[in-house]
Amino acid sequence: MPARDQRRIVHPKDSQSNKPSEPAPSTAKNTEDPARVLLSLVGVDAVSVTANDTLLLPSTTFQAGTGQVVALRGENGSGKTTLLRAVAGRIRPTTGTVQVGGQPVNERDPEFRRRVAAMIGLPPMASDLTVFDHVALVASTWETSAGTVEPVTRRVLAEFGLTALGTRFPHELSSGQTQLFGLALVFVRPFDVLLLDEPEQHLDPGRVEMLAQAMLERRAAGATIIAATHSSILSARTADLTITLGAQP
Ligand SMILES: Nc1ncnc2c1ncn2[C@@H]1O[C@H](COP(=O)(O)OP(=O)(O)OP(=O)(O)O)[C@@H](O)[C@H]1O
Repeated sequence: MPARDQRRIVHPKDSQSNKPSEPAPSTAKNTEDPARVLLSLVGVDAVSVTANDTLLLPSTTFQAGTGQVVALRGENGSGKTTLLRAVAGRIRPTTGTVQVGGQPVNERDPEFRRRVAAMIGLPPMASDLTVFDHVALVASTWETSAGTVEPVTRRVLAEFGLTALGTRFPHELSSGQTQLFGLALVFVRPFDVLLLDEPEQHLDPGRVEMLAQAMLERRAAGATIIAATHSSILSARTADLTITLGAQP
């Protein structure tokens, strides 16, 4: 059976029922574990990106398995966002291939979009919709029953400490609150693969821990999470595998 058939979409409701697990020790390689390889969901093989004769992303190879968090580390400009965009299907690699569930990435494919959620920068926001309205709108897109939209929305707002801010408009939030709002917009939907670009931006230590808990809960429910981060704390707290871009071999 193909790996993608063994998976189920990770949903906020599922993850709430799983107690957060302790992070597994970081490892430089995960390709030596046959079980991991069998369940590998994201495959990045010799992917590089060049634009106008400039190398944006050096050749990078890794596999990410089910229920695994990969931390992308590296200095500014090393290519972390570019790699996330390639996995999300928003940029075509110059060399190499990216596969999700054994299939090439294709953001035009509804099945791919159902499986892969991404927060790469903040999404567009409507100035006349409240925080609650926005999160409920995303939830209503993915929920199969209208009756679950409100409870799922409330649960995710609570998860990111936004309950009291539900009636605010986006322009009435601080930068850290805006970041939490953006996180709620992606965590409220189901996914197999979650791509996060510096999700710790603007967050205080308590909110970074809140984010780590949310990531660990989705990981416990089977999600594959790839997060570009400059936070050693978030990386140590969540990552099973660390890929450092630009590092000498
Ligand atoms: N649209 C673009 N055109 C040309 N070069 C770009 C473009 N976007 C990014 N770059 C370059 O690609 C390289 C990688 O950028 P990227 O944003 O992937 O790095 P990063 O590791 O995410 O950096 P940071 O930690 O600062 O967010 C950088 O040198 C950057 O200047």
